[in-house]
Formats: sequence, C-alpha cells, structure tokens
Amino acid sequence: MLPKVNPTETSAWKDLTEHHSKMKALQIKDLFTEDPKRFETMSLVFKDLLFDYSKNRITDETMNLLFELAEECHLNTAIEAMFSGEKINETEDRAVLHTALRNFSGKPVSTDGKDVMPEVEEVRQRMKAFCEKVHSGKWKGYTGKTIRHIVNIGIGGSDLGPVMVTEALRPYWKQGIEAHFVSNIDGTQISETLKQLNPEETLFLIASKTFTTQETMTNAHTAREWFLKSAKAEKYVAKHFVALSTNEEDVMAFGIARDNMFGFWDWVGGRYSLWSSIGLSIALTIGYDNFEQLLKGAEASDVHFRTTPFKENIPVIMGLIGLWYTDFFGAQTEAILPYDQYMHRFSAYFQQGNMESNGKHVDRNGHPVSYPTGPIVWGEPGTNGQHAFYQLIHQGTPLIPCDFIAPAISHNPIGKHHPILLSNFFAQTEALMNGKDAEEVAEELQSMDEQEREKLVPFKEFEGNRPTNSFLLKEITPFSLGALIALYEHKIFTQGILWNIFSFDQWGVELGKQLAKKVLPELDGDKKIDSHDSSTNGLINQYKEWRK
Ligand SMILES: O=P(O)(O)OC[C@H]1O[C@@H](O)[C@H](O)[C@@H](O)[C@@H]1O
Repeated sequence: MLPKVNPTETSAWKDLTEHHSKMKALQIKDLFTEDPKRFETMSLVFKDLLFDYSKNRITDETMNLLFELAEECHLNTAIEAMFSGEKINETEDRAVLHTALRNFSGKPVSTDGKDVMPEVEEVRQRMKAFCEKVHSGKWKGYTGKTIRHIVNIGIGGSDLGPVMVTEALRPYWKQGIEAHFVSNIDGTQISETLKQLNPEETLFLIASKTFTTQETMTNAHTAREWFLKSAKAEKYVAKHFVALSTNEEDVMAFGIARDNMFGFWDWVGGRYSLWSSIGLSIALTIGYDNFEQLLKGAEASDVHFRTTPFKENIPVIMGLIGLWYTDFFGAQTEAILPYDQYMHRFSAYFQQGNMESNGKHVDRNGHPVSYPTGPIVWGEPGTNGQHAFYQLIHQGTPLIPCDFIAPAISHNPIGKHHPILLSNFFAQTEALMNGKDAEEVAEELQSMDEQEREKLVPFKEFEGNRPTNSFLLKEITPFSLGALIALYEHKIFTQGILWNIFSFDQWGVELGKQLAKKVLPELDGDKKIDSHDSSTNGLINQYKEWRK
C-alpha cells in the first residue's frame, strides 16, 4: 500500500505557499540576467534529448522546496512500488507494470509472486514471428494475396497510442504496408476506411483490452460482415482478423482463434498499453525491430526515472514544475506543442494520458481533495498553432505553461523548411519569456503620430513571463520517441503520487457508457420519450421526428 500523504499538510507545501508570494512578481528574464549559468543549471541532456526547463518561474529555492515535497510525499517509495509490481492501482486491485513490457534487462519482474517476464517475452516473440510472416508475404489472405492494409479497430488507449506512434514514425513505414485506424462509433469512419480497401489484402486487428467496448465491437462486427460479403466463408476470418486483448473468452466467442490472439494482462492500463500487443499495428507498420527500439527507448527512460536523484530526474522535474503552476499559480491547462508534423497526435495522446489518469477529485483515502489536480492538456503542432491560438498564450488572461518539442534533424530536410520551423520554435519560447514592454512598442511605432501611437501601445504590449519547457531531440527515431513518451508517462505518475490520487483507474468514463446503453433502446420506434428531463426528451423526440 502506498503512503497516503495529503500534500497540503506537508511542511514543504507550507513553505511553497510562502515562497510563491515572493515568486509571483519575479520575471524569468531577470533571473537569466542575474545568473548567467541558469541554462546550464536548469537543463539536462538524456540520451539524444535536451530538456531545458530554465524558462520557468522558478529559482533553486523553488526546486529545492518541490524536491522536499516529493520526499515528504514518498515519491521514491511509490516509484519502487510501481516497478516492483505492488498493487498500487488499489481501486481495481491491480499492479501497474507497463514498464515490464519494455524490460530487456533480463531481470524478473514479479507481481502476485509470479515473474511476468516469461509471458511478456513469449508474446513479444509471437508478435515478431507474426510481423515476419506478414512482411515476408508468407501470411496470405484467403485468395493467396499478401497483406497490404492493416486496420486497427480500437478506441481510447487501444487506438491513440498506435495512431500517435505510427504517425510520428511515418518515415519508418515498411514499403507496401498501409496502416488505417478506426475508433469512432460514427459509421462514417469505418465506411470511409473500408472504401479504400480490398478484403483480400486487408488484415483487421481488433484491439480491446476488455473486448467488450461498444464502439470497438460494433466496428469489428461491421468489418467482419464487410469481409464476409466477399470471402463468403467463415473459415477465412482466421486469415484476416486477429485480436489484441486480455479477454480470451470473448475473443473466441467473436470467432477469432486462440492462435490469432495476442494477449496482455490486467496490470497494463489501457492508456499505457501501446507497449503491449496493442502495439502490433505499430510493429506491423514500422517493422518489429523498430518497435523493439521504441520499447528500448522507453526502457532507458524507466531506468532514468527509477535510478536518477530527483535533482536530475527529468520526469520528476517535469511533474514538479507542472504541479507548481497548477497548485500555486492556478494554471488550469498545459499545452504540448510539437514542432514536428509527424507528431501531430502527440498532444491528443497525452490528453488521454494525463486527463484520464489525473482527472480525479478524490484522494487515495477516499476524501475530496482541497487542491487542484490534473490540468487540461491540449495542443497542436507548431507552427499551425501560432496562427491559431498562440494569441491567447501570449496576451490572454490565463497562464498556460507550454512544452515545446522539436527535432534538430528533420526527416524531410527540403529547402529552408526546417531552419524556418526551428527559428519559430526558438523564437516563441524567448518571446513568451521576454514579452515586449511599452517602450519597445513605442520604439517600433516611432514613425506614427504620437497620439495614435499612444492609443496603440497597450494592445501591442506583451507582458511576457510566460513559462515554457523545451525538448530538443536530435531526431525523432523509434528510440527517442519511446524515451520521450515514457518521460511524459512518468511525469503523470509523479504528479499522481504528489496529488495523492489514484492515476491508474478511470471510473469517470463509466457513467457515459451506462447512460448511452439506457438511451439506445429508446431510440427504436416512433413512441415519444418522456423518461428524462425536458431537454433530453426534447432532443430525442426531435431526432425521432427528423429521422422518419
Ligand atoms: O481497450 P478497451 O477495453 O476497448 O478500452 C478502450 C478504452 O475504453 C475507455 O472506456 C477507457 O476509459 C480507456 O481507458 C480505454 O483505453
């Protein structure tokens, strides 16, 4: 059982509260003037990744108090508990061992007295063999053709990770293989996907931890019917459908043979499952060896997180700085802004990662928390975001801490594109910190009539002091991406421990599922509905009227 400390009752929290009143007025840019070594002190290089956290509203004292908070909340004990298979997901009575999926150390990882590594290894080997069969063309469709299209049918954690990673690693796609993803229950997505496909060359991966998720099962049945319209015989389903799941019984009931099922375990949370067999679409798309590199990158971050003192521990620092803004500055959101087009789903992925993990208002003792927990996470790739919402980041009223991410080397080094992209990446964090004061604005508007100029100055001023982290990666490779994802995962863990909440359950998504199940039968027939509030009744009845 994890120690359950209310963070606000620690002495570090009290000191941080006092410290915050001093820090409110401090300008980040002044901290740079005062300390020419600030960048050196507040940046870390890990593998081929530079993490620069110097453009934050922090001093050494802030960081030391935050480290003390982490100590008082027993973060070290919690990290060890996770890695060593303790059932830290108490509301579901489960261990949290996605780290075992990327363990190549040869050391056992046990939970419930059993080493999970032999089974992990066995599934990895089966995934590898399967990828080889598909890529070599030995795996044939029902008419003897090779597989050219992979369709992953899953939602939430069984979709977002595979989509994000395959997109981020597009330069590594195997020739001759196209990956497709269907998640939404909206029939549009599967219809539009199926239109592009030939059933003879298509492999469906039904990805669902529980194998009961309504959206996934409905899409899977639609895909099966579509396939059988051409293939005619049930026996061919085995050549075109595989399951990625923990639920063997329901997989069999769907008609997928045991041989075509790649299992994983209840100690893998859905939003942490891309490292498991849920990653089969990734392995099929970029090749198994590259998938293994992704796992090895994540393993490197695991080792870093588990063994590095807090002062040099990137996910711990990321988590503490985030908490500093959420709980002391009242920041409600955080933006993740990758300056890499291939990473266009990275923020969407960590929307689920963060918000499903730490969107909790009850602490580990079952009491409502008295402090803000998980922030809203959002973002779009640069520079698109600059021309859309950066206005608010620069001049709006809310404080929005931002993570800027960019690769030094582009996979598409054409013309001046990459230097232009990176000039924006560098310029934005500088501008967010420095702002632009009235004097500078007036200087810029010198040629203007004085009265006009004075009117305009307030609108063109930037107060600055807007905090950012920068992640400069040498290049986006399977290894570096794996490492980066795992750093973000461990940031979430760090914050969950400090907020004293359970980060690995997600009871909040259940309500919607239950309610939709109640409404669905009411949509049949023409009978007017009066079982809800007048708004819901009104909407349902208008729908019934219009769909006639
Ligand atoms: O993989 P499954 O069982 O189909 O679940 C998909 C998603 O279902 C959602 O309801 C859960 O909140 C997610 O965590 C999960 O990833």
